Amino acid sequence: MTDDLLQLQVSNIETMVLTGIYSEETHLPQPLRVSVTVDLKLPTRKYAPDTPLAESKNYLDLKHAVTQSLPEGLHFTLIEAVADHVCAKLFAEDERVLRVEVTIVKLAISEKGEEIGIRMVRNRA
Ligand SMILES: Nc1nc2c(c(=O)[nH]1)N=C([C@H](O)[C@@H](O)CO)CN2
Repeated sequence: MTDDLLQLQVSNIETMVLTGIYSEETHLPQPLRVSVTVDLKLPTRKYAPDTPLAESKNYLDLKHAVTQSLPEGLHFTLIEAVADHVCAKLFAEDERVLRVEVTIVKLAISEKGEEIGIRMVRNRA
């Protein structure tokens, strides 16, 4: 039998990040579309109407891990490093975070409905 699980999700956060391999990408931030899913350890008791937020995790923490935790001015060669930074932030701030999934679409190179990017899944070590 699989364990019960709570997944928190924030999709399609658009944010500007200094990232890219090529020289023209090293000076100006570019738009990324980032989605984050966190698997959270569930408390043993069920959620009741008056259960406080402390019994879960604020889903806005996921958004802030993307929009507020990336050091301004730091250049990430690969978007994989952006994803790993988001994963590390979410694992560090809450012991209950068991798994983080980050999807990144690089908007500047996506055309005609393409979505070019990565999906990273990290489990707590
Ligand atoms: N797996 C990856 N492949 C590529 C990346 C990346 O970050 N991860 N980046 C680039 C370039 O920066 C490209 O997006 C510029 O057009 C190419 N491949």
